[in-house]
Amino acid sequence: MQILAVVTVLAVAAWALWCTRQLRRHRRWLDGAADPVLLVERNGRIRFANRQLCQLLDLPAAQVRRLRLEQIVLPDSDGYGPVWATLFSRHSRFVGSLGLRQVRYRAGLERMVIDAAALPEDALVLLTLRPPSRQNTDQPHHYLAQKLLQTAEADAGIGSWVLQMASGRLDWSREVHRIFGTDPATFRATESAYFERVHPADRARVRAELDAKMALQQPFDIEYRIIRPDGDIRDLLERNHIHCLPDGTIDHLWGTVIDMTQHKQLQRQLQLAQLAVEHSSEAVAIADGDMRWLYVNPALCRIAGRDEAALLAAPPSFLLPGADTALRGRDLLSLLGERHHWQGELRIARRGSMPLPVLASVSRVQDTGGGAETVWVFTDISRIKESERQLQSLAFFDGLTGLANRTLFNEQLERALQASRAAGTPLALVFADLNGFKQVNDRLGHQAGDEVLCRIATRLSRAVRSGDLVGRWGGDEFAILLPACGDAAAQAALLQRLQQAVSITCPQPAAAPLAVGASFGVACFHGDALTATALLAQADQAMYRAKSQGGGAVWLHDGQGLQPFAATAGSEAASGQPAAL
Ligand SMILES: Nc1nc2c(ncn2[C@@H]2O[C@H](COP(=O)(O)OP(=O)(O)OP(=O)(O)O)[C@@H](O)[C@H]2O)c(=O)[nH]1
Repeated sequence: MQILAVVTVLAVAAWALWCTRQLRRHRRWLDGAADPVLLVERNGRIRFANRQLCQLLDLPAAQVRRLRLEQIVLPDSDGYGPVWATLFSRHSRFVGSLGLRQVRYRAGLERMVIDAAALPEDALVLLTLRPPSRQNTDQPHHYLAQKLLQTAEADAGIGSWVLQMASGRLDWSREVHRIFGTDPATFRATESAYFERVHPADRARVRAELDAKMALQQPFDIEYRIIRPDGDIRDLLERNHIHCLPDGTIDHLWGTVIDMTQHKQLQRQLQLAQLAVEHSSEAVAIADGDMRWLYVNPALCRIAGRDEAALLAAPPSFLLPGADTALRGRDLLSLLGERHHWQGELRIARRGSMPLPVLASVSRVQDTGGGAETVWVFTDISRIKESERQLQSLAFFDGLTGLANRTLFNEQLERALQASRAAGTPLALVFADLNGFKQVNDRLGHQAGDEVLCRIATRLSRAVRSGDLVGRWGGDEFAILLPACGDAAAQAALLQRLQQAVSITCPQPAAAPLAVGASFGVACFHGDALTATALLAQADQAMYRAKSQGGGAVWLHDGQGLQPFAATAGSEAASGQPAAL
């Protein structure tokens, strides 16, 4: 028995010695720590307080050791109880943060973050108290940090908050109060007060989202609206972080909140603007400073007959010069370097069809990054162009034969006379009046007469050289302008070709074919003072003289008088001396 008692005493002494050594080892290390540290037995008895903790409490180490943990870390009004014993005994190996706790120290009470680590071999718990976050003039660096945080929050428009799950206590930063429109001096933030401010239409969703996402214990974002006391509705984005105790229960939520109202309004405006551009019937494109396409809308894809990707990769050369501008897309860039806007006609090259005429409006804009972009709006003017073409055709061309009408012919004659005068080259004007045409109408009908007029028009156009002009003067009369009429042989050959062109026959049932020919009158301009009107009158006189001679005669007015033209010598009813132009 005695031996047993001695062995037991020795064992206890050895264990006590081992513990003391361990403690001494810890003590040296813990005194060197920057933060206040406690070594606590699992029943809450304090075994060791480091130098920083003694300074914080302003008590000698021996006196601190006589305290119990709950005398330093208080059960506070939020309902934290002295749960240490329970917590420590349940989790023999936990390491983690116990969150914010009320700590009594020499100047009063302070909330501090407490980290805990169980030391299983000693059955001790190591508690580290991290500095308070509230303004404390005794600790100027904390005060400064707090000030800095407030300034940063105000500058960024981001508020921060902490929600204690057990008590429902909610701490809002000044910026959160500003966002919610509440007065920090009078408004006491609680979970329920917060929910009262959430827009009723969003409340149930926010509650459900919070519950669902908190269960995942991952940071999460949530968007909702609030109604401020002045009735103003704001859009908020809230970022949530979850802090769990070592046993897995959620201790507190903390996070940030930002007023997104302005951002959302801007976003909505942008969406509307985008919708307008996307659904616009006008083709819209944006190019960078190097004329690379950054954006093309569906209308442009449609009219260009290419998809978006192909258009974005397309070189600016798919913009061709328009009818009234020699500029290509790229040329416009240098033009826009001098001014901010340009408007004019271009054509858009299209795959598999003719280029599309467009009215292009280009504006140079400065983006927020300092880069210069060009915004292009293209309006399809193909219908306008077609109408213009038709109007022009009606105004200048004969509707039946497609030849130049009298207006265009006169215009061209004036130009040709000017050129001829300037170059000192002769010019000839020929009038042709059909013979035997009336009987085509009378015998075969008006439509057959039309066909004859068209056939002769085509044949005359083929008979002349490029640069010559055939016009329909009216009824069955044609006018031919020969700006460079060449030598006598060339003139004779040309007149012969004209005679052949007008000589056609029209078969008729049970009767001999009807023959159509023409009488020709020719006038010549030799760079003299002769006007277009005078030249026309001379050709007319010559033509009437030829007509009066009958058959297919060709008469010339040489400026002095009338005489038969040389090429007709020996042909139909020529009389008098043949002459050249
Ligand atoms: N089918 C058709 N006939 C036309 C058109 N314009 C004029 N005419 C007809 O052309 C004929 C011209 O008459 P004329 O000059 O006497 O015809 P012609 O038979 O060649 O007689 P001469 O000139 O006297 O040799 C008239 O019958 C007009 O009605 C037209 O656009 N189409």
